[in-house]
Amino acid sequence: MENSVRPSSAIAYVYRGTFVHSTQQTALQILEDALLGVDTEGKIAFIGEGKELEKLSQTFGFSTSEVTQLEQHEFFMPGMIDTHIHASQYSYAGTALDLPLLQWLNTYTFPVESRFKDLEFAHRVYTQVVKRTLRNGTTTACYFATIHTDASLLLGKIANDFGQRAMVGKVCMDRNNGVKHYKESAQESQDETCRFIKELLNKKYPLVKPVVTPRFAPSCTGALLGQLGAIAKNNNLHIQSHISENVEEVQLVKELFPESESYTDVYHKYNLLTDKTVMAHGCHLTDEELDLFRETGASLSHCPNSNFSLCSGVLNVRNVLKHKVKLGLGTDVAGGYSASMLDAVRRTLDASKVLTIQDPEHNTLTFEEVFRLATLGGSQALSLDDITGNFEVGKDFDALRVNVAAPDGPIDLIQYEGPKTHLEKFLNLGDDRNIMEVFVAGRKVLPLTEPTAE
Ligand SMILES: O=c1[nH]c(=O)c2nc[nH]c2[nH]1
Ligand SMILES: [Zn+2]
Repeated sequence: MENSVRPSSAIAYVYRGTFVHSTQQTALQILEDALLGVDTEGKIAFIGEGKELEKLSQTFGFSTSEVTQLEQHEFFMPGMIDTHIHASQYSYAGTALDLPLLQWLNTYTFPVESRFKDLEFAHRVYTQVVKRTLRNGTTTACYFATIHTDASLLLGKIANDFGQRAMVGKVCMDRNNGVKHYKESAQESQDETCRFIKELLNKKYPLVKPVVTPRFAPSCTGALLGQLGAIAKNNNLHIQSHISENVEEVQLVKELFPESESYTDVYHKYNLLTDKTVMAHGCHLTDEELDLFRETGASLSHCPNSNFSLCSGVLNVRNVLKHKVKLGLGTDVAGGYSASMLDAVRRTLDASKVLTIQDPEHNTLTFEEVFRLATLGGSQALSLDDITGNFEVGKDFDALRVNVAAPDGPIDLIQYEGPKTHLEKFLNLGDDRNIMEVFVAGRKVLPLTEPTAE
């Protein structure tokens, strides 16, 4: 195999068995009887064929007796990447799904988010969401917190303590007519964003990074959007927000920003569309707006559970891909009721089938394509694809050890089916009982280890 060897630090461990992942060229590459070595820095040192064992053990200086062999019903896949999740909404996940977006925000979301000035409450919710997502195979999460800086810093600490790769955003909003006490002044929002970034970076958590987070255009004045664009640019930071989720919201943005040509143009004007920007939803974007996404390198997070639950719209993923816009999947808890990326995979397939029902000419997404969106696509959407997303040599080992036939699991496997079918069954029928181990940057983070008290 070309490009399969990296001069590296000492080998920490080696696995032998089936590995499945995506590449730019292939949505699903299956490597049977493969050998993958992880070095002491948590990076993939080599990936080769089982028959190369002797040669690889000599080149990399490990003993063949230390190799861990996977069972026949097991495989490794890349960790899943949740490109959009509100950690602060986890407490009411699975409820409050009876209103459209703007009414839903005022009725359920803002009252709950305003409780996060209470750090004890924040600690409880954030601990649960990090544990739950890790158990379900989310190795990287791009989180919205709330407007509260200290609670947002706490979310960063908890992700770090449990070993999850995370981007964390302190939410910014200086406009809120629905729940008037849940907002900041533009100056406060700017100052607190700078404090959040500085304090989070000072912690030097290796896998946790700050992300500039204007909630969405209707919650922010132009003045604040401009300041946030400048902060992101001056500090070379990621940006996340929402765009074109439902029709009423698109209309509101037209009224609030009459000088802009489109919703996308609002963000573009304030320097918030960069190659490190991820925007959730985009159900109602025009082709011209998608062109602007491609030109700026900004990406979309497709959150189908949320789009169905709040009756927002159905994103045409095929059209987004045709426009060569980067796209990952998101759970969007709690507009989306499930924190599991396996649910995001299933709802993505459902959304694509809805489009096919409406138009038989629509080219339905395949499960292999959706697998890629949940892994490599997510890493591209977050501009982390030089670090994670697949099993390329030199990337961090972010991986799930899956057993499709886990005892007491949800899948009844009547006979050995082969790795492609095993993956398909896991994606459609599996759950956390099938995820035996989770690795982030080479470190085993599942089974969970509770952080020791300071
Ligand atoms: O799904 C969503 N959840 C939110 O919290 C939100 N805020 C603005 N737009 C939003 N959409
Ligand atoms: Zn959201």
